[in-house]
Order: sequence, then C-alpha cells, then structure tokens
Amino acid sequence: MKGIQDYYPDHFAQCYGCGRLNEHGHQIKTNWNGAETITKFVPKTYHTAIPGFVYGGLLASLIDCHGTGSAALALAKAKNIVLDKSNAPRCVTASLQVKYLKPTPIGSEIEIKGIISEITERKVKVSCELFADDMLCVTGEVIAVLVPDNFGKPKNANLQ
Ligand SMILES: CCCCCCCCCC(=O)SCCNC(=O)CCNC(=O)[C@H](O)C(C)(C)COP(=O)(O)OP(=O)(O)OC[C@H]1O[C@@H](n2cnc3c(N)ncnc32)[C@H](O)[C@@H]1OP(=O)(O)O
Repeated sequence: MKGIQDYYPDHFAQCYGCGRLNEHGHQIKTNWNGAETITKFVPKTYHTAIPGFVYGGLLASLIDCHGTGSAALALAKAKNIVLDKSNAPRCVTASLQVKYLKPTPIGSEIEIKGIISEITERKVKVSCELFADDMLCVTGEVIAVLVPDNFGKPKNANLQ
C-alpha cells in the first residue's frame, strides 16, 4: 500500500526511516485512518534489544518518521494539496520525545497511531501510540517543521 512517503520528491526520499529510495532503511508508509494516522512495521530478529523484545532505538526511529509523515499528511490536507505526484510537503524533526511504557515483544506486527494535536503554517505536533499484540508499549511526541529552503546550510552561509 502507498503512503505519503511515496509522494515525497526524490531528493527528500532517502531517509533511513521513511525514504522509499533507501534500500537499507525501514521504508515505512504513513496513511490516514479516519482522523488519525497509521503505520505498520514488523521488526526483524536483528532488531533485538534483549531476547524477545525490540530495540528501543528502532521504536524511536519509527515514531520519528511516522510523526514527520503524519505532519506531511496534515499539512497537505490543510493546504488542499492533491497528492498525485512528487508534491507532498516534507518535514524534518525538531523534537522527538519517547516514553517506553512496556517492553515491546518481537515477532508480531507493530502498529503506530498518530494524532495531530497542533498545526500551524510550518509546524505540526503529532502524538503517537505504538502497539504490539494490541498492547500500548510506547508513546511519543514529534514536533515536525516544514523543511526550510536553507535546510542543512549554516545560518550565515550568505556571508561566506
Ligand atoms: C532534506 C530533508 C530531508 C528530510 C528527512 C526527514 C526525515 C525525518 C526524520 C529525521 O530524522 S529529520 C533529521 C533530524 N532533524 C534535524 O536534523 C533538524 C535540525 N534542526 C533544524 O534544521 C532546524 O532547527 C529546524 C528546521 C527544525 C527549525 O529551524 P527553523 O529556523 O526553520 O525554525 P524556526 O526557528 O523558524 O521555528 C519554527 C517553529 O518550530 C518550532 N521549533 C523549532 N525548533 C524546535 C525544537 N527543537 N523544539 C520545539 N519546537 C521547535 C519553533 O518554536 C517555531 O514554532 P512556532 O511557529 O510555533 O513559533
């Protein structure tokens, strides 16, 4: 199934967590599910923290990219953008907070829900809930910001 990530421009589609063009990455797909967003992922055995349980860094990474994907969906909706080519808004993570409530069992499909809790012209807050075997294991909050034109460049680059 396609997700918002399939509509990112190619030069924004290399992310390890969600880039469709990163053959080594997770390649998650984020979609609307009613008023919420959703993604699913099946961790591999090599994503182990301790035997039987998923490595927390992977879970943070999934929440991170589901958060930016959810933010992109919300901005597209707010700006009435029809997703039909590489025209999706692209967001970067400004802040990522994760709470590990229970060990996340490995071996079954993980489901992450996203709730858009705040949206402005450039910034979206997304609350995430991660479930495994129908058990709420992790919560997270992502603040995502629309990629600025000067992303990755020093602020005084034009003075050099
Ligand atoms: C090339 C693109 C590739 C995209 C890949 C995305 C993959 C997604 C997952 C990731 O791993 S992203 C990589 C990790 N993130 C970064 O490297 C981002 C590094 N930080 C930055 O580049 C800038 O700090 C950032 C673009 C996030 C914000 O800089 P700006 O100068 O554009 O923001 P500005 O100061 O104008 O603030 C915009 C809004 O965001 C808020 N904000 C900015 N930084 C924040 C922060 N750290 N925490 C909370 N809020 C923050 C800020 O308060 C403000 O809110 P309001 O509009 O309500 O006033």
